[in-house]
Formats: sequence, structure tokens, C-alpha cells
Amino acid sequence: MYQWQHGGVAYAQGPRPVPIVQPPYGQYPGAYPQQLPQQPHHHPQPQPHLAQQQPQPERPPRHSTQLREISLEYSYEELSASTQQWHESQRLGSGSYGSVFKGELADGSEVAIKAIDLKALGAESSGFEEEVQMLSKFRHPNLVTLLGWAKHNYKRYLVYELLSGGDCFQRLQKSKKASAGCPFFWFERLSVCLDAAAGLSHMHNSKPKAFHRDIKSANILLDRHGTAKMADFGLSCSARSDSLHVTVSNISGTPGYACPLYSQTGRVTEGSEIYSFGMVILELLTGLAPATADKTRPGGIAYQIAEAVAQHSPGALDRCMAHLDVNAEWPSELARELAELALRAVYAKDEGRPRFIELVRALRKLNERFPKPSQPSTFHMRAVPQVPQHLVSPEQAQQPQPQQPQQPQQPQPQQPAPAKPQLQQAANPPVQPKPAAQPAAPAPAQAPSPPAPSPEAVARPAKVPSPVVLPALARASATFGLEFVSSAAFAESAELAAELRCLFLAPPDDSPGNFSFAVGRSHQQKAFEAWVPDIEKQCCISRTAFEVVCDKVAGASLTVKGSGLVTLDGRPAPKEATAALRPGALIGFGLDTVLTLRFLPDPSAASAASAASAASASGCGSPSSPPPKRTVRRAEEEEAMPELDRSSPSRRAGWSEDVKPKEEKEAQRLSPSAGREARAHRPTAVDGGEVHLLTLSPPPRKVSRDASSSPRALRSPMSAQGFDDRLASSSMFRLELSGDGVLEVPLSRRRIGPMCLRQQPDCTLFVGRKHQPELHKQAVAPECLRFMSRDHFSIAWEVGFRIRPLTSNPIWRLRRGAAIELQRNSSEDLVSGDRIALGTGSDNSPDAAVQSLCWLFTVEGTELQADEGCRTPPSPGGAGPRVSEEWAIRVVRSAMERPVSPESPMSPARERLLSEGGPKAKSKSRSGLGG
Ligand SMILES: Nc1ncnc2c1ncn2[C@@H]1O[C@H](COP(=O)(O)OP(=O)(O)OP(=O)(O)O)[C@@H](O)[C@H]1O
Repeated sequence: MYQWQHGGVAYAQGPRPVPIVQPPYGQYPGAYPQQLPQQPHHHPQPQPHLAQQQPQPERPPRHSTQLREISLEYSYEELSASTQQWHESQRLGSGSYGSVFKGELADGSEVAIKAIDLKALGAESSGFEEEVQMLSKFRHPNLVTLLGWAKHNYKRYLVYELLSGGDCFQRLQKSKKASAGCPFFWFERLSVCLDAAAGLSHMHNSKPKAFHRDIKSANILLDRHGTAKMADFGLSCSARSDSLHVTVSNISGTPGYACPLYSQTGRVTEGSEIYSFGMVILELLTGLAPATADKTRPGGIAYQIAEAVAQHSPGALDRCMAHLDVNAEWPSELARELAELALRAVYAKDEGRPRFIELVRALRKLNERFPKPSQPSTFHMRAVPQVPQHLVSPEQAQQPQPQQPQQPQQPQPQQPAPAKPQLQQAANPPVQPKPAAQPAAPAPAQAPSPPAPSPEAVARPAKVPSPVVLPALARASATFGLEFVSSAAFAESAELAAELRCLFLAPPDDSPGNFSFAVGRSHQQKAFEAWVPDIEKQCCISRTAFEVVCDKVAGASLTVKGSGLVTLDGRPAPKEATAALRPGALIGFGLDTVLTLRFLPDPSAASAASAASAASASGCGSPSSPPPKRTVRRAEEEEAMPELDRSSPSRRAGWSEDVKPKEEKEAQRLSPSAGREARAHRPTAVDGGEVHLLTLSPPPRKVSRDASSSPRALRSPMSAQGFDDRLASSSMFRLELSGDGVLEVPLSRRRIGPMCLRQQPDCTLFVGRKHQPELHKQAVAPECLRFMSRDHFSIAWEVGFRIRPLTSNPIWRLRRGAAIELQRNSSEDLVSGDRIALGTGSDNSPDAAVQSLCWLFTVEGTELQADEGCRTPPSPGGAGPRVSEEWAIRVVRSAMERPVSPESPMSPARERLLSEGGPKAKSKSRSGLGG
């Protein structure tokens, strides 16, 4: 076992993924033998440490003249001076060749210098010449630029442009640690895929064809703007003339990424490179490592992707979707398409894999279709000085301070600690994480002066202050607070430890007027984990769920950032929508409201209440004292909150007089009853009659009357005009689950909505076990639940409602008795009264499926008017579409007895019968009844 360092970051104990050496390993996946070499070495022979024990015969360096002709030769002295004599502080990282140092050349340009020891590696296997030759041949924005080289005795140096964003592998690792404050979002990962594919495509489409041979995330470097470039060409080689492959004798690469066919035969093809690239895409999608140290077997290697995704077995796509890296916040549709592409790339047979040019085109299209969100996430906003972010959870202050995201590789000069509010320091000095111990550095000839801050660093905005903790005494100085109200695990705050009852948020002393706080699982990780211990339920809360912007003039507002549903006073707030935050506003998370917090502009009140309730909970309260408000009179307090705030000017600390009327108006609009309602129906916060969108951008769109998708074209059972009008005016719909597989629970527990999508073009409702875990658990019989996908389908508004299946399980849409099977990833229109029948494994026909499990889609205000005598009987689980079998058979028979011409529109009641009638109705409908 050994500690593996990569780019200055120490990773799991155990062997680093090692290059492949002959003889080729057996069958993939998971077939690499346990006796993999333990020492990282890039080139098969000789191994570095062995070479040191048995020195190679001295040979003069070769090919200098030839290299001089193709690339610039630097003097050793210049490189040495640029790196402060190879000072440890300049080391960017180490690979199998040696180390890479950051240097500043005499002209001020920053470079990365790779030092290669030929004595240790051998001239033939160092890859030095290959790299110079290959990189000198190519000039491409997505291939690292080699500026030149140098030699000194048995040392060789490669001088590259400096890519200060670090490598992708490191970036992924850091994104997993919430404390590192370095998220790696889906749009960044997608852009990395496109960039890297473009660089590789350039190599493969050149003449002669060039092969990288070591494609992996660690060899994709990022510049400071996030552009990805392929690096490390030590193993690269070119084909002869027009040949499409090269057969090599030294089969090298990295396990987990290397194509199994290549590792068996030594035959390098574009397909083998595509395979490695496909593994990189899977790695970026899932955050899993293609190969990593196996913690359970000393010296063993775990193939996480092969184990989790089993890319060569049926169902790989669903498994990949189930293992998506939540840190990336992948949009489901994009992730699915990207996963499909990746799985094609790692297809077992070379011929079935796409070529790089295809990959580039497909990735470019995805980049266009899924552009980077217009409003930068909090992570990016942190680079803007006026938007500091403070996390004031006591636990998180114990964690290491976040690093600057754009400069993960660069050794930073010691920065003065950010100023903290004096009161906080006095009362409870925050724990400062100790600086990581530097590895012992060879003593430099002269004590080096600390590296001067780069021009880039000087130009960079002031470092954002780190999260601080507000100790108990300082809480009164906090500007805002988020108070715990209830969660799926805790009915009230008194059940929680006192310090978890309210998050206090405060700007630093030196902050300008406005500031913002990001709220979500990555920012207040410990608090969210404590509030919602169930991991499945935590998935409903985005890592960056929303951002609170505190503007001293305009007041506080909330902007939804994540894809997890956020409700404000029981009303769904679409992504990127901004709403004013009234004092006491209730903020809910997830469709099933797994958590409710209350926004407090002046947390001192909450502090007092928390203290009182803590005292009560711990039995310290005076026996004669009145019961603490928080535990006993929560409902009254919620209602009184806006009133209290209006009546008490002191509670308006930091709020401009100018905004009072607006704020009061807002408080009135979001009436106390809204909060009450949200709490009363905790399992479905969007439940309730009056749900509408908050302040929206862009403004509501007019409904298009496009003939193909207009409600009229869909042959609505309502009078055409009436339907259109209603649809145009209604933006609400609901989904109700029914069928034999549904447990007898009240309607509110098997219903999603009413909710609104229409005014937000990119707002999508996702349905599946992952998205409504509570509803599925409560409403679906366990035997059905077993077969249900985590991602079932999505509903979005695009002129009309559209449904898009996301699962490989069969799904049917039933309309007026006619069933169509929906194809995964292709969308179909959805109109009020449609049923979405879910195949649950055994029920692989629409007839059986609708009987066992289906969603009824209803647009508010367009409910079908059933004929007299044919009304749906009350469902055993409450009002709703569920019908008893006996009733269904009866009404289906009566419906069948009435002749209906296919041309003439059916009566709504008949449609309803057929769509609810079960197997017999369906078989009849296909034989002509349903048209
Ligand atoms: N041009 C560059 N700019 C900035 N950092 C770089 C540059 N080239 C390499 N590095 C960093 O230096 C470190 C070592 O890189 P190197 O290519 O030697 O090893 P590796 O690719 O990580 O491992 P191996 O060579 O064993 O596959 C990596 O962390 C990489 O991110």
C-alpha cells in the first residue's frame, strides 16, 4: 500500500492505476489480474527504481540536432532560474516520468516544465522524443502547446504552456469534497468532453494518423478559462502513411481506460482511443473511477465503472443514469444522451464504436442544446468581490477552507487570513485548518524568496472571505437566518440539537452593501444531512438549491439554482426564478417537502426561541416558565411572523425604508394561510388549489396555436374553443397515481401537483422514484416499486405539454382507449385526461399496465365531464381515478354496446370509460373502438 499523490493531492491509499505492461491482460471487464505491477511507471521497461539500482550504460543524448530543428531549445540555466532552482513550492505535480514545475521565464511568461530523468527511465522509454516530435507537429487549441525543450546531463525538460486549471481527474476528486468548494458542474464537464474530443479528432484526422495511447482524465488539462487540452504525449505514436492502425510491442496505457482489444493485441486504432475516451465520459458522468485502489484488497484494483455500469451488459444505460454524479447536477436528458454516446464508444467491438469526428459533432450539438446556464452558479459568482458567500454552520467552520476554484494547481503565496467580524473572533475564534505539511524539499542553493504573485493573481479579484461561524453570543449580529421548521425526519425543531435549529448568515465586516449566500447540500452539508438523514430524500435537495441575495436597498430575494424543487410559502419556484423573501417565509425542498426552513431577517428572535426550546428540551427551563414558543406555538408564530415584522421596526435590520411597502405588499400577497397550507399538507407542498408562479423571467409566453400541436388538433373532448381558452388560461396540471399497485392512501399522497410548467420553457417535471421518493414509498405497493425506475419520465411545456420517457421499462400513453408505447427519449404530446401506464416488469402490455399502475394527467380546469351514470366511483384510496374491477367491467360492457363511428368524436364519458376500463376495454379499443 502506498499513498498516491496526484497533482499535489493525496488520494486513496493503494496502488495508483498503473500502465499496462505485457503480457496483455485477460478479458475485460474486471479481468486485469491482481498481480498488476505496483509501481507507477509509464513505460514498460525498465522500471524506474530498478533502473536506479542497475545503472544503464552511459550513452550520449541522441537526436539533439533533429529536435533543435523542430522545436526551441531552452537553456537549463533559464529553466532553473524560472523555477527558483526547482523549488518545491513550484512543483505542480508528479507523474511517472518525474515532476512538473511551474516556471516564469525571463520574458514573464508562465510555463509548466516537465523534468525527465533519462537515467531512471532510459532514453528509449522516457517518451521525451516522442512528445517533442508529436507536439511539434500539431498546433490545436485543444492540444497542449509545447514551447520547447532543454537538456542537462541525463535530465530532459519539456516546456509547455501553463494550464493553471489543473487536470480533470483532480478536478473530479475535488468536486466530491464539499469542503473544497470546487464544484465541477455538468456544463463544465460537457465542455471538457467536447474540447478533448476536438483535440483528439485533430490528431486522428491528420495524415499520417496519430494516436495518443494514454487517454484518461488525468491527461486532460484545463486552462484558466476552463478550456480543456489533451496533454502527456509520451506514449503517442503515428501510423505509417495511410494506415489506420499501429501495432506496438510495448502495450502501455492505464488500466480501466485502455481498450481490452488493444491490451490483448497491441493494435492501436482510432476505436481503441475512442474506447478510452468513452471511459472518460463515463467517469465524468458518474464521478466513478475507471480504475482505482481497491480498499478491500491490499494492492488490488477496483474497476468502479465496470462494476457499477457493467457497460457491456444490457441495461447499462439505466445503470449509468442511476449512478450519475449528483455533484454535477446533470440535466437528466443531457446525461442520458451523453451516456448513450459513451456506451457506444466503449462498445465491445471496434467497428461498433463511433469515430472522433462523430463524437465531436454529437458533443457540439449537445453543447448547443444544453448551453451553460445564463446566470452563473454561486460557485462562479464567488469570483466576484461583491458576492461573498458565508456559511455559518458551526460544523462546517471546522472544515478546511475552500480554495480558489480556478487555480487548483498553482501553489498560492500565503494570503492573509480573511477579515472576520470582530465579535465572532472575540467570542469563538474559528478553528484554522493547519496548512498541509510540505514534503521535504531538497535544500535550494539559496533560500528562495516567496514566489511573486503572478500578474494573473494580481488581477484576480480580492479573495472571498471564508465561511465563518457565528458563536452563540454573536448571533444577534447575524443579518439573516434560516430556521429549521420541519423535515421528513423531524416534525419540529425541538427534536434537533440546539445548534441545528437555525443557520445564521452574516456578511463580513468589510463587505459592501449587498451580498449573497448559497444554500444547499454542498454549502451547509452537515446541517442538511442532519435535517434530512435519509440519503434518498437528500437527493430532493440540490447541492446549490437557491441563493439568497441580500440587497440593503431592494430587500432580500431568493433565486432557485438547483433542479430540486424549491417552494416558497407552498408555491413552487421554478429554476432561475427570483422571488422576494418576506420575513418568516417558508422555504420547502422537494415535491414531498422533505424539509421546510423559515427565512428570518433578524435571527436574534430565533436565537432566543431556540435557546428557550433548547432549555426546555434539556429540562433546564424553569418549571414555572411558560412553554417555549417554538415548540408549542409554532403555527401561531408562523402566522404572526409577518405581523411581528411589520409591527417591530427593529426586526427590519438592514432593510431600507424604501422597500417596506413592497415588502409589506409581498407579505400580504404571501398570506399566512399559504404557510399554514404548506405545512398542513407536508407530503405535497405543491398541493392545494391556488398555486402559481412567482416573479418570473422571462414573462409568460402566449400559447402558440400551431395546428399540429394545438389542443384542437388533439381532438379535445371539450368544446374546442372552451378547451383552448381554458388551456390558455390554465398553467396548472396534476398527476394522480392509480391502479392495483397503488396502496390505499389519501389522494394527496399519490398526487403530484397541481403545478405549473407552462410559463417556464426549460422547466421540466421529472417523475420517478428518485424524484418523488416519499410519494412512491407511501403510495406504491412494494412489489411494484421494485420494478419502478428511478427516472421514469419527464413532462415539459413546449407549446403544449410533452412527455418524454427516461426509462427502458415500457411506458404507454393511453388516450381515448388507444395506447401508444412511448419511446425512450422521444417526446409525445400530453393532453388532459391522458393516462401514462407504467410497465412494471410483469405487466408488459398496456392493458395490464394501466390496470396495475398508471398516472392520470389532468390540466386544471379541463377535467373531463363524465356522462351521468358513468362517474368514476370513489377510489378506495380516496377521490380519484382508481376504479374497482367490477365497476370497470360493467362500464366497459355498456360502452361497447354503443356503436361509435371512428370519425365522430366520442363522448367524454366514453373516452373516460375506455381509458379506465382495464384490459378488456383496451383490447376492444385496438379492434376499432378507440379509432
Ligand atoms: N502544462 C501543464 N500545466 C499545468 N500543469 C501541468 C501541465 N502538465 C502537467 N501538469 C500537471 O503536472 C502533474 C504531473 O503531470 P504528468 O503528465 O507528469 O503526470 P500524469 O499525467 O499525472 O501521470 P502519468 O504521466 O504517470 O500518466 C499533473 O498533476 C498535471 O496536472
